[in-house]
Amino acid sequence: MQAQPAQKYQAFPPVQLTDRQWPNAVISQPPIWMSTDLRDGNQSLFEPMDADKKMRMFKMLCQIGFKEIEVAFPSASQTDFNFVRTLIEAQHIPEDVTIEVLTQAREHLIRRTMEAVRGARRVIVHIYNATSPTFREVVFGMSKEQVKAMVVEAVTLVKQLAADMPETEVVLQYSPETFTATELTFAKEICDRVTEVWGATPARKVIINCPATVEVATPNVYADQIEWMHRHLARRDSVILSLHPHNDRGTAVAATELAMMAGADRVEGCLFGHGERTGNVDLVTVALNMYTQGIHPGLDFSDINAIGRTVEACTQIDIHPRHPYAGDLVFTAFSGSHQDAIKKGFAAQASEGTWNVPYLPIDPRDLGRSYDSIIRVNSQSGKGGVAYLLESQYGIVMPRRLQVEFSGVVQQYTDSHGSEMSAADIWQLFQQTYMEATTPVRYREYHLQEGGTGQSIRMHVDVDGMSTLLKGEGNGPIDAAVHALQGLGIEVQVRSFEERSTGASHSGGEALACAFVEVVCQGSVCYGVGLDSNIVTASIKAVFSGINRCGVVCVSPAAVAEA
Ligand SMILES: CC(=O)SCCNC(=O)CCNC(=O)[C@H](O)C(C)(C)COP(=O)(O)OP(=O)(O)OC[C@H]1O[C@@H](n2cnc3c(N)ncnc32)[C@H](O)[C@@H]1OP(=O)(O)O
Ligand SMILES: CC(C)C(=O)C(=O)O
Ligand SMILES: [Mg+2]
Repeated sequence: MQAQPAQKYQAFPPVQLTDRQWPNAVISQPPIWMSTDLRDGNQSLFEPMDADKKMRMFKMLCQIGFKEIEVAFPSASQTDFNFVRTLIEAQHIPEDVTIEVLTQAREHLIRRTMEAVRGARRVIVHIYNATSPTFREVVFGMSKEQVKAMVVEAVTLVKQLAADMPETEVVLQYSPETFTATELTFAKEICDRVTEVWGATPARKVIINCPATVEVATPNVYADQIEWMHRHLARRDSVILSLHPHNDRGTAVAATELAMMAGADRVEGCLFGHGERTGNVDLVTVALNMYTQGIHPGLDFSDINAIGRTVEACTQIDIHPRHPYAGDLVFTAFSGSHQDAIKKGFAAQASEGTWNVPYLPIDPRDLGRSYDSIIRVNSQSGKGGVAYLLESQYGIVMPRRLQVEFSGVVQQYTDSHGSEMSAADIWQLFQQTYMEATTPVRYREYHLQEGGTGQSIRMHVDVDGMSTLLKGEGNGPIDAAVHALQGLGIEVQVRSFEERSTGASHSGGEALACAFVEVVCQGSVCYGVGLDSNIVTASIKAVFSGINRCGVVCVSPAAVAEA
């Protein structure tokens, strides 16, 4: 990099628009959307789409709800020309969809383009020429007047050829390519000439498309440029003012949103930001940003995964896992505090209420995505995420202090293994830790009897592999079991006890009782967990789990006689 970049690069000058209005505007309705996936998106691929892929993409764009679709640059290749002919001749174009075709402002290319669209019900013929000083001087070697004349000739030719095909409604679109680098007064002058020559009226509007062919400044500058055009264009009521932002600075979405606030009526772009270099503006993001503000964009992304897979298949470019709304990881939280907030947010979210779940700007289900992958556990995770997965997948609703205890176990595991843990892995670790805590004292079976003021229990247990019978009495089964354990010299204090049903989610059907017992035993405090179809059995299992986890030492197992 240069030590003094100012010697090589110039800052983009601000637009003189001191009374700009757009900063106070609010986007309150969707623009006219135009997908250029089959043109700008296609011309930038390693391998342009073949006919089958183009058709697949076209059908999907129609399904999403695009009413204007740039389908080809018909004079560029036979594939593109044939594709337009197939769409028209095989009647693939829905009644409410208008196809668009692009051509340079050159006579033979325009003629070929018009030949391609013959017979269509309605078509947008899009002509362009670059208008900025660099292009005028370096690429075309033309004066402003010559560049203007080039467009006037092209518009006149399209008008003439359109008159020869009265069965087709031809809508004119003109793009001063490199608009953002063009003097605004010249851009206006040339666009005004286009609308004049075409004879634009409110009933026969011309689309004036102002591309950020290369994004050269901050998004507010694009908004200023669009507001300037919006306020200065002649015959504004006969113009549809359109945007075509590219993403060279990574701010195409912001530029589009600000320019919509500045008076634009229409937005051109590609799904997931495909297109030349860094891409065109990502229409999915712009539309869904709008949706999260409570405005339906008029485009349907309710199966975003299917749309993503189709785009990947057609373009042969993968969607980045962190791509807004569509990436595989964008509804996933690994980190503990995020997981905790999401878990609490889900619990507080009313099913019909305003969406208000932390870290999730949109309900993934609105895009056909499930909650399954929202919380994923690795070494950055905390108790909230672990608890969420056990609850949502296995119906285990852990008491808070157990969450803390078990998340330490998970943390140790992820730290030593270094990898992510799935819900199934966590469940396995939970079972190993609590349900399989069976040494030194393994519970076998018990018999309870009502008696006197409480209950008496007889428990068959294995102590270090030796079968033993323990007896005890208490004011309930747990109390009786605790007293019975004194026969092994084990003093247990039950600090807390909770029992919950796993609900139908456990093992996909049967609801089980899950008991959580926090025990103090021989100087340790641990949770024990018991799972059983019988609620008493679950709680007794939990007591055994707790004492074993405390690392209990049995003082006199042999002293207890077999019954
Ligand atoms: C910003 C954009 O995305 S614009 C769209 C760009 N897309 C494409 O270019 C894809 C399809 N293009 C093509 O297949 C070809 O470029 C064609 C068929 C259109 C033209 O092919 P060629 O005639 O071989 O020209 P080439 O590809 O070299 O383009 C450069 C020529 O076009 C001229 N040109 C470029 N843009 C325009 C324009 N809008 N109007 C008139 N002439 C133009 C250049 O001045 C240059 O002319 P020169 O050869 O006399 O110096
Ligand atoms: C043809 C024009 C609209 C274009 O693609 C651009 O300027 O980026
Ligand atoms: Mg472009």
